[in-house]
Amino acid sequence: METLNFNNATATMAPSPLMTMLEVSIPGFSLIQRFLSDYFNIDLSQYLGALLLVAGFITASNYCWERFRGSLNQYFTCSAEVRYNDEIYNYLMYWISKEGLSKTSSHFVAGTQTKSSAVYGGDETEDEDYPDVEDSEMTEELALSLKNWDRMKKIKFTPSTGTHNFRYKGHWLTFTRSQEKDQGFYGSTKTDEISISCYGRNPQILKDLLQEAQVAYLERDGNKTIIYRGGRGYGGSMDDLEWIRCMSRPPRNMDTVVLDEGQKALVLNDMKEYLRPRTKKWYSNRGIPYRRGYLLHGPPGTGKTSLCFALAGLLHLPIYVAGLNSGKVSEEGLASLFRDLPERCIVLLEDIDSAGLTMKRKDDETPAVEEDKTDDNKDSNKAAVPSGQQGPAPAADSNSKGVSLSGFLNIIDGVASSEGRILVMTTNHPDKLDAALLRPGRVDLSIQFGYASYDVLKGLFMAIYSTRGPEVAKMKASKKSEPEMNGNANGNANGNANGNANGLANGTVNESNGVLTNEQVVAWATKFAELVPADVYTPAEIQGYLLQHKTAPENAIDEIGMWMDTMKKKKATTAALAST
Ligand SMILES: Nc1ncnc2c1ncn2[C@@H]1O[C@H](COP(=O)(O)OP(=O)(O)OP(=O)(O)O)[C@@H](O)[C@H]1O
Repeated sequence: METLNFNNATATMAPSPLMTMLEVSIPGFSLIQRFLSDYFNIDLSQYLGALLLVAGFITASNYCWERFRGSLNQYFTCSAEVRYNDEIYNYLMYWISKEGLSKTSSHFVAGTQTKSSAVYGGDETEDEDYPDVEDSEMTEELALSLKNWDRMKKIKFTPSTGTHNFRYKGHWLTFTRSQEKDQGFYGSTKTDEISISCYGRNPQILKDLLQEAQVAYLERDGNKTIIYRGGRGYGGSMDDLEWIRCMSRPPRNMDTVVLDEGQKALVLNDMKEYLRPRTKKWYSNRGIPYRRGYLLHGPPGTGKTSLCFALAGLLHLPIYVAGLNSGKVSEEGLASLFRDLPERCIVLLEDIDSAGLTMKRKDDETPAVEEDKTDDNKDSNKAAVPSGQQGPAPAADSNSKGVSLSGFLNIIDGVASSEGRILVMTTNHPDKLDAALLRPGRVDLSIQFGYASYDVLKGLFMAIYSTRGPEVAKMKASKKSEPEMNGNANGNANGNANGNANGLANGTVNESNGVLTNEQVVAWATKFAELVPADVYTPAEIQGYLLQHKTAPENAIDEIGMWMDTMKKKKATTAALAST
């Protein structure tokens, strides 16, 4: 009797259409089939029906489960989505990393920043983590360890892409992180999307969590001055700019900005009055737009930016810096920045004269402001006026970079412009600005900054040495090689009289190897101010000189003559170079 060789038979038999289909759709199916048949004598084709049934059952169950889960999520859970380009993203990620949700999850993202770095790049490190080396000598080892410290940022852990469950105030919450593709101006980019959800129909627990995250984040800032800069968002264009938090700084003490006291009080009181809650109502009752503008003008290094920072610190206002000078900012971009301003803030526009706003408006009949012909400003002027066009760029042509004067005026006080903000513009050349920009309503108060007067010279000396009394003492004490004080009799007498432990506490230096009191500082500040001619040097120049002698105020007095000679020569050389 002839026996049929099954293997040969299957090898020669034509495959069924179903088998062919399986071969095509499952890569390696024929290999698996051959393997099972050769080694286990299992003919897969006999089980195809059962296999298909199982596969169908699994697919159907998956589908039903997904539908069920979808309905469950829709009807029995609440969720909050957080967009990557919103500051709440930072709040939540900061809270999540702090609360240690990542400790319990086995999949996490490790990074030095909790935020989306492409959006909120360059934020500050946390000061409290810095080693306590304040009083150490700057040795080579310390320099090396500080370098390593600066580079070794604290690693933060946040949950990776996927779903993570955690408990919050007795509720089970789910944290979901996903990567979405975003079609931006410069091609597609991946963006981070996060959401939190809870079981039940009441979303209150999610709101509580988000609020707690916000408070935790803001508490981290304390009374620091937060600085934002205008920039292109994630994949955004120059026509769609957004505010990007770039740093937070300890507030600058108002006393450290040495200015005419009357001027300082004028601007401070004006801002305080403007920010009073009832002022807003007062403006609105009279139909006056609730905005205030300041122009700080004067030579470079006279304290314009410093005053702005000190005011922001004192009044607890964030600073929004929009750089107009690059010539790349379009009117649309600037308008989108101004639309996004919070109600109480300072908008700082530095060196407004070199921002391409020096052109006269086409239909403006005010005397033409002399066009800026300096090399520095040629480019920015070009940016503001497209070639072949005499007036400012029409607002509609947002592709031409730069901001025209009329466009700028519309942005700062047009009908659609935001209210509540304080606009501070600084310039070294107020004479180059168009009168339209300076009219009341746009600039309500002008503060002039000048070269250091007698009082300012004295104030700068005091600012450097009085408040730093204890610091000078510490530094001197640790520097035995420091030359002896050549203080006068008054200084010694005062110093010796204050020679007790309280001396250090109340800001007076008390040392056995050198004596310096507040009275001494005043006496020396007076001497210093008498030696230096008034209205010749900028406060920045004086500060730079005093910093060369920060541990030896007496040397600052002794060597001032030499410094002035050097400055004279330097200025003469610069002037000669400029004239050639
Ligand atoms: N009036 C001042 N009181 C105290 N410090 C000052 C004063 N003016 C300048 N300085 C010091 O000089 C440096 C430069 O000051 P600042 O940036 O405020 O000058 P500016 O007028 O804004 O200059 P620019 O016009 O170049 O922007 C800072 O370190 C600041 O501390």
